[in-house]
Amino acid sequence: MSHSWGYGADNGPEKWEEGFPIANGPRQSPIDIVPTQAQHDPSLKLLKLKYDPATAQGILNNGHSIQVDFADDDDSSTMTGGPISGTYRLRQFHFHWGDSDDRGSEHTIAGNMFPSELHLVHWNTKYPSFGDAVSQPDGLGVVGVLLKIGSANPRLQKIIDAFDEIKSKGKQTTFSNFDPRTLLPASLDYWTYDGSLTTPPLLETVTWIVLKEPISVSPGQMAKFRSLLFNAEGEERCCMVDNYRPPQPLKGRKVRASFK
Ligand SMILES: O=C1NC(=O)[C@@H](c2ccccc2)S1
Ligand SMILES: [Zn+2]
Repeated sequence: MSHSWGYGADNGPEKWEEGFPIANGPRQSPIDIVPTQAQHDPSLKLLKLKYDPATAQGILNNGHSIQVDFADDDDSSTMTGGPISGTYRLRQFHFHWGDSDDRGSEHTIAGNMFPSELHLVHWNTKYPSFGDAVSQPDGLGVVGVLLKIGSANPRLQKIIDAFDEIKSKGKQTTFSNFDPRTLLPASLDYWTYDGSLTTPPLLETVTWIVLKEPISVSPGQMAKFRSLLFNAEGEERCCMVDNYRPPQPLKGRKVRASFK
């Protein structure tokens, strides 16, 4: 693909295989999670997320989503337990969302799409850096949290309030003293399976941990996400919406549940 990837008709998920043939690989993400087909695995550990708010650095519009970046030069913000072994460091979190409330999540639950999905991206500290880990089969651990339409979520508001400063591609601003744990639902029950990045380069290096319990977001808050732009300042205006990859074939993989 000569031009860069995106989510439009000419450069979207249906075209990514042209530049990234692994798009048709054996462990692609996202997937449709069918709860009745997920097997409870009693050997799965509790998910342990320990985040230091001081590691929050900034919030960026990267032209595909908005992401909050974290300092990952020590073990201040980590994921342990769950289906992974060892310690994974939080690198960033970001969202995927739709142009309307009936779509936008990447994972679906028994065929049901949610209006948005939060991804907390962690990398395995057995490797020297995120850049090294991203190409290793056990390199990344991403926690996926579904967002469902309901009452306004005050935990999202600090992120949403930053959107005016990062409306277009390449814009960033400081974002400090934020604990992503405040975004998570009460229960850390999860489904887990071996998958991939959901954007190019689509590397098959992600242990996925999708939480069973969604968090709420209001229609007004979703409208703020939809006011962000894919384009840089001065380029043709293109609303940042539908920045999600649809579910991919399971290809024989098993999805395990941490709960009965
Ligand atoms: O869960 C994922 N969501 C994304 O946008 C993909 C990604 C790609 C590169 C870095 C971080 C995340 S992988
Ligand atoms: Zn993502």
